[in-house]
Amino acid sequence: MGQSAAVCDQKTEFEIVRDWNGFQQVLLRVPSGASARVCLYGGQIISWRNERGEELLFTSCKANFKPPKAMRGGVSIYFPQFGHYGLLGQQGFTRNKMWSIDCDPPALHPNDSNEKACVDLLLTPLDAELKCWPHCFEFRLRVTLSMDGDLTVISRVRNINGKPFSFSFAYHTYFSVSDISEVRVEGLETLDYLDNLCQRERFTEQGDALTFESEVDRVYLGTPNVVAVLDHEKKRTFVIRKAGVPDMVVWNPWERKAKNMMDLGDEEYKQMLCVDAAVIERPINLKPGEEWTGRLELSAVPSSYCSDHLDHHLLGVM
Ligand SMILES: O=P(O)(O)OC[C@H]1O[C@@H](O)[C@H](O)[C@@H](O)[C@@H]1O
Repeated sequence: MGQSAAVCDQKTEFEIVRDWNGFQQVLLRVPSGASARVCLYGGQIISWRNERGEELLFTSCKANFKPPKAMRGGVSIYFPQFGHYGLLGQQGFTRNKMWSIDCDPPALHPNDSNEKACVDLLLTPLDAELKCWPHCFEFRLRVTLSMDGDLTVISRVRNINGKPFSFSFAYHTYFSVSDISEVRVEGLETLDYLDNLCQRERFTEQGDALTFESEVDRVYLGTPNVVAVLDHEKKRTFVIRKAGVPDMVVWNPWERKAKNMMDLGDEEYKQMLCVDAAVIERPINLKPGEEWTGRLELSAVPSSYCSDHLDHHLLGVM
């Protein structure tokens, strides 16, 4: 797959490719060999590979690329609603929409260096969206792959409406793991969470790091800006750094639910863990003309590296 079609202007470095199903994708590549693919359908990140070509995001072998379904895997954007926490359909509507590429994007930071591959996608509501959510917005999604292979996703939502609106949001992120029973999440200890499996009842996390032996679907509240997903078997740690997205969803459907999901293989729950940086407990309120920014930065590092540096990362603030 992957017929190269175009390269955009000097500010960005990406190719536009098409997959077998006809959707346009943007391929980001850096000289080290790391790469990422972003699909214009849903603004979804469908692949993130390190310099050795290893896939870091999970994609189900039964993933469905046909609208109106979102593809099971990668990183999807949930906006303006998370789950059933609102009046819209599950997870809002942005993951089912066609985004466009901005070929002349503004600099977000004055020190934005050229040493990375980057693309800006844009979404503005059509009449159909305005009927179910009557608020005019511009959503700018910037996906950046740095020279060392780190993936940064910055969402900017601007109110271009005459009235205020509020929304919730999530970066629904499927990490690829060797075996869920070998995985540990660090950084969420002692925090309060809402348990989606118990009518969103509020609990406090006890004990050490999170490990997994059954279905989990929790919204951790007021989480630190750095959280780590350690995969012992792979000797790999995902470091999640974030800003503007205080909550964190941890989800694995486990065996019984996986068997009932058409787009997930019966055993595939073992190879995935969703850890979503999100805004759920306190939705964002935007007045006319205001803009909100939510940032997610993902790194995959050898676990040996982490033993020395992780504590520092976990204490760090972006
Ligand atoms: O099947 P979907 O809509 O992609 O959602 C998958 C899961 O996403 C998680 O973020 C939610 O907490 C779960 O409740 C949900 O089942």
